[in-house]
Amino acid sequence: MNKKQLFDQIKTKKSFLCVGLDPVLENIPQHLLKYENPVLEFNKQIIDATKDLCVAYKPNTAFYESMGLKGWDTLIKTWAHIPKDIFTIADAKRGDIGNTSAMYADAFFNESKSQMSFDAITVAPYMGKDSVSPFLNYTDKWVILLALTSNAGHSDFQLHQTPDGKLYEEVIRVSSAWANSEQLMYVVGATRGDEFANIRRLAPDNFLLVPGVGAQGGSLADVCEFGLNSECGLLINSSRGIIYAGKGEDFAEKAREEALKLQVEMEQILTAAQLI
Ligand SMILES: O=C(O)c1cc(=O)[nH]c(=O)n1[C@@H]1O[C@H](COP(=O)(O)O)[C@@H](O)[C@H]1O
Repeated sequence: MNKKQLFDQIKTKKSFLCVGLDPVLENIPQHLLKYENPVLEFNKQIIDATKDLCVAYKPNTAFYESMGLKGWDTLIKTWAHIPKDIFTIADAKRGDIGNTSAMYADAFFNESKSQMSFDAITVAPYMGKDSVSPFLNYTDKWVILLALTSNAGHSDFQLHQTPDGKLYEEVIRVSSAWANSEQLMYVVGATRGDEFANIRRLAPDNFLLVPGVGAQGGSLADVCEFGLNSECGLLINSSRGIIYAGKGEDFAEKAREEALKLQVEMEQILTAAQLI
């Protein structure tokens, strides 16, 4: 999916919500345990209940890798269940020497090899350009580079002052020469609402993937105040806040209610910004 198609989806659905699919078997409602694959059934029902309210799904691969062979199978089948007009993000946070990154890129982008073809993958920038290029070589796919993350530990390295500014600012400045805003997005945590004006100065046209609303306490309004651009430019992720909104047989309805609350708020924001 290209940038225009993504913005078209945002306008059609009046939403820039990304639902995070981070299932944990222990948190799955009891009544699903009778299924052969309860996690897959959980994901399918969450997707079916929210697909008209969101423009993206983001399975974090850790939640699948931790289940071994069955987890990988669940990830493949979850990806296959997501409607094709919805943007898919493999949240894998990969990045390694070039020939290894090329294998990671195949793992998430090359359906004929891996049975999955996500639209985007999250990538760690630490190893530099040659570790990111193999993902960018899939020219119809997106790299979402970690810039300023939502966790407390972001201050350990990302805020370090370099002669040219903070380290995360360097990440954005340098990487923006590797690909344009048609192929490169950045992760910026919702918990850093105060940094969005600065980030938009460095990356005016790039989409930002913003996790950290919901369970981590970030504010949608704060992010949008400085984060919105003329093509919306934001994908706001919520995982636990949506998928675990209910614990009973009505868990999918409860998930829908939470997604709807965010969608309604997003519609108001898009309307006020005259983007729809
Ligand atoms: O890349 C990410 O998606 C990510 C980056 C970041 O800075 N913070 C962050 O929470 N995430 C991911 O976003 C999701 C947030 O989940 P919730 O806190 O449950 O909404 C998890 O899958 C995290 O791994």
